[in-house]
Amino acid sequence: MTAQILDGKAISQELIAGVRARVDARVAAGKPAPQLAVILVGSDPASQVYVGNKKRQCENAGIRSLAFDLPAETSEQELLDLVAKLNADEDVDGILVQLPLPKHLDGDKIIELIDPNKDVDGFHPYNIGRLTLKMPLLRPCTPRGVMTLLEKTGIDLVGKDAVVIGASNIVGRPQALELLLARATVTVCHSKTKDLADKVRGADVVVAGVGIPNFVKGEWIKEGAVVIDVGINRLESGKLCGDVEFDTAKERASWITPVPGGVGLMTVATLMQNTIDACEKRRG
Ligand SMILES: Nc1nc2c(c(=O)[nH]1)N[C@@H](CN(C=O)c1ccc(C(=O)N[C@@H](CCC(=O)O)C(=O)O)cc1)CN2
Ligand SMILES: [Mg+2]
Repeated sequence: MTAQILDGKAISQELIAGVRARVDARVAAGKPAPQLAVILVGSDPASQVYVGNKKRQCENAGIRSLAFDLPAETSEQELLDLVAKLNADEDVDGILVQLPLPKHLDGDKIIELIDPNKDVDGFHPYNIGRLTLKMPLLRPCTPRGVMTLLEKTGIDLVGKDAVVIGASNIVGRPQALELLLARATVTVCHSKTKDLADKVRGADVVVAGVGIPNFVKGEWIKEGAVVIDVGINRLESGKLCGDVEFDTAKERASWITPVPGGVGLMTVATLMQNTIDACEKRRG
């Protein structure tokens, strides 16, 4: 079997057009366009690319973006003060702090200060708790974007065996909760998992987010499985590649995401969805 490509570029553009229509309808009704505050601390090159993509898609979606590009030496108190100010600002609908932060800053403490109703990354313990309790409010962008991709395959996830590789707070853990909410049977694998290859061999759906190039071998993929590659690894050549051995996996999978052009673009488009969702919920 040769896999069909789950085209993150086309699907993310569809999502952004949907957000744009909602924003235009608000503005036509005399309401303000949503406003997203984007905080970047330091000059990590990958983060600069991702934040640049977020600002560009805000423009395409009609969302106003407020950029806070802060020096790497920013103190924790300065960052906490900025978040508190944005929480109190009625005109701000969404607040995101780009991760990773420089080492001297406690990301958990900063995320916990964000008003959960403005937490468009869905990282606040309140939002993760709600997802855990099957009552999601704002859902983490990458896992929600993956669920949108899975919906596009038309495959019913109920009772399917899903393997999530990686247990990070941004991807693996919330991804497992999302798949559980869709009533898949979920196995979460991590660095201490034994017999990973066998677990992947049994999976109808594989979501890989470990950050190791070509970590998941194509020969492990079950014939007809759906393969979602969340990894974005930059090789010495400057080329990007995922966590899955794409060329061999695509000969076995029914659907597969490319890197680049897959999940990364969905993360940004889903952020736009979360921002209009947050705006509509808070302001009507
Ligand atoms: N506050 C957050 N920080 C981080 C998140 C997040 O959701 N919120 N996720 C990742 C990075 N990420 C989002 O910020 C992200 C990753 C990838 C892309 C993207 O556009 N990928 C492109 C390739 C871009 C490139 O050339 O490098 C693709 O896959 O085609 C956007 C956002 C960690 N931090
Ligand atoms: Mg991608």
